[in-house]
Order: sequence, then structure tokens, then C-alpha cells
Amino acid sequence: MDLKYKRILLKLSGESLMGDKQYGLDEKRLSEYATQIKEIVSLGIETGIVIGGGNIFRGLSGASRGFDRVKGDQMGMLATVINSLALSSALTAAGQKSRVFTAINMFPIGEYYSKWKAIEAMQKGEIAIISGGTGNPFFTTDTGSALRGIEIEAEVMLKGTRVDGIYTTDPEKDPSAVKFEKISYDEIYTRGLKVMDLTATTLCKENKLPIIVFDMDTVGNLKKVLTGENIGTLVY
Ligand SMILES: Nc1ncnc2c1ncn2[C@@H]1O[C@H](COP(=O)(O)OP(=O)(O)O)[C@@H](O)[C@H]1O
Ligand SMILES: O=c1ccn([C@@H]2O[C@H](COP(=O)(O)OP(=O)(O)O)[C@@H](O)[C@H]2O)c(=O)[nH]1
Repeated sequence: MDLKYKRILLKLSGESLMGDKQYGLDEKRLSEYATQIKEIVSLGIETGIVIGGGNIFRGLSGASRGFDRVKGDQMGMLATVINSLALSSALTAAGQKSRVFTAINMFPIGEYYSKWKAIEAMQKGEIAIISGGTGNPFFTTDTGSALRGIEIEAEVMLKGTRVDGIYTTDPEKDPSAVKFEKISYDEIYTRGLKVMDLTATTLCKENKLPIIVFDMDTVGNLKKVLTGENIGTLVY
């Protein structure tokens, strides 16, 4: 099988882990993700994963409800650790080894992250789940994901989300939005597109890490992206 990439960083949406629920974790969605991820690892793809926390807590929405922003962001980062443990557990149930790394030292919940430990895990066919975002407030997991993708020398960052690519406007709000097959980093700025935060886009641009935004909630899509099928939107 012709594979486009040898090493990837997959960003998973916290919100998608809710499945059809209003909050928290959906076991069916976790198991679907685990099965798809196991499949790509069996093809020999070295896989690092960063997961969001939006299904549990977001610092910014906490602040709008009166929480201290920094404490709210710390709660959000802990939410990404919860999601990472849940995915790791689903991967174990699917027969796939993984290691959870944390941006902040909280052994034995996970191992304190280092680039080299993550690469060592991936080279052994284990998945490196890198949790806790960047470890700092005022960032997002998209930025954490760009950062870790660059650090672990991934060839691409795959942003698996609820929409099937980048559109001229938010497709969840505007049915007349038109999808891009590809788009430059600069056009994301000039058009003011909100699909990823600008810090993440800038990090990827400066370090020449391409991004593919695709719909991760349709089973089979992850493999399609990696075998070069033209789904999603490429940011270059
Ligand atoms: N121009 C756009 N193209 C695609 N999606 C967009 C756009 N603008 C806003 N979005 C929204 O961005 C969301 C994905 O980004 P985000 O909220 O960060 O999700 P995630 O939970 O995957 O991190 C989509 O669900 C979509 O509603
Ligand atoms: O480096 C980081 C990454 C995440 N967060 C916090 O964690 C929350 C959950 O992450 P995010 O909203 O990016 O999750 P997603 O939208 O991907 O589910 C964010 O709202 C932030 O409050 C943070 O403070 N620093």
C-alpha cells in the first residue's frame, strides 16, 4: 500500500469525543477512533496524538462564567489529560499499545513528556499520546498539537474534526460556504478563517508543517487521508 507519510501528528477534537452526548465521553466514539488508529499503526505509520478538552472544560468559556482564566485554562489542560487516558484505555481494549505523556509532570498518571521518549515509543509501534496541551495557559490544543508535531518531526499534522475541511465561512453556520481543496497559511490569515487559531497556523507556517483538516467522525477517513485520497483540506 502506498502511504503518503511515515510519521504523523493526529489532533483529535475533545468535542468529538462526546459523540451524541451533551458532555463528557462517548464509549462508542472512543472505540471507533481506537480501531481506526490501530489500523494505521499496523500499516507502519508512526503516530503521535494530541487531544483537545472541549468536551469537558474550556478556559475561555470558564472565564466568561467567572472563573479565573489561568485556573480555567489549567482545568482545560487537565481535561485533555482525562481524554488522553480514555483514548489510551480504548486503544488497550482494541489491542494497540500506547503511552500517555503529560506536558506537566504528574507521574504516574502519565510520563513527563520529552521529544525523545515520544519518538522512541512511536518507533516501537506504540502510540505517543501527548496530553496537557503546551502546559501553559492562553494556548489551545491546536497550538499544542502544532508544537508537538514540529518537535516529534512529523511530516504532517492531521486535524481530525467535525467538519470535512476548511470553508470560505463556518459551514456549521453558513450552508452556502464553499470548501477549499487546499489553502495557503497566509490565506487563512487574510480571509480571517476561524477553523484553527492563528498561533497554531503561524507555528506550522514558520516550521513548514503542512496541515490537513478532515472529518474524523466518519469511520475510514483517517486511512483515506494517509493513502492520499483527496478528502479534507490541505494547508500549505
Ligand atoms: N472557515 C471554516 N471552515 C471550517 N470550519 C470552520 C470555519 N470557521 C469556523 N469553523 C468551525 O471550526 C470548527 C473546528 O474547529 P474547533 O472548534 O477548534 O474544533 P475542534 O473541536 O476540532 O478543536 C468546526 O466545527 C467549524 O464549525
Ligand atoms: O496549551 C494549552 C492547551 C489547552 N489549554 C486549555 O485547555 C482547553 C481545552 O482545549 P481546546 O479548547 O483546545 O480543546 P478542543 O477544542 O480541541 O476540544 C482550552 O480551552 C484551554 O483552556 C491551555 O490552556 N493550554
